[in-house]
Amino acid sequence: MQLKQIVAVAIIDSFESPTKMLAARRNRPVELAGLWEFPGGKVEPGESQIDAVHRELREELGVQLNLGAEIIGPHAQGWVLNERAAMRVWFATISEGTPDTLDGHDQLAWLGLDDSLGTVVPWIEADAPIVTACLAQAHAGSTCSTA
Ligand SMILES: Nc1nc2c([nH]c(=O)n2[C@H]2C[C@H](O)[C@@H](COP(=O)(O)OP(=O)(O)OP(=O)(O)O)O2)c(=O)[nH]1
Repeated sequence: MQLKQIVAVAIIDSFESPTKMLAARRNRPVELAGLWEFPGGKVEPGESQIDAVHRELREELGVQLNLGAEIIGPHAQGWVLNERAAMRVWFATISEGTPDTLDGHDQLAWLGLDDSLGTVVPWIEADAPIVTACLAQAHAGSTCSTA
């Protein structure tokens, strides 16, 4: 069955030598409020996944992105979040704008790309394997798209 496609980004400070990543704290719905995530959202009907990720980040944080390598998940649709949705995640850097909590979040934080990444804030539970993969890929120096 086709899962709802979510697209999101791991925004880092640099593709060449990343040291931190921008996480966002959700302000809704009530069951996810207060938990941290990769900013992004749902792909709209007729929209490409790449267009969707740029739109979501413009709407949510007011930034434009350079997209880098994908953090490839185990499923054809990326990382399965629950029985209804799966998420694809790309590394990105900010090309324009200063991130702000415009819509969907009440706090942003640049987190160190070190072993504390998964525990320094309470992530949405489904994000745990993505955070681990993100850290490993950043340390392997594979954040920049070769495509
Ligand atoms: N953006 C994002 N969503 C995540 C993550 N982890 C996770 O389980 N989710 C879930 C939460 C939501 O059920 C769904 C994403 O929906 P959303 O509410 O962010 O999408 P949206 O911005 O298009 O929402 P809306 O306009 O309908 O309010 O995926 C994550 O790291 N980032």
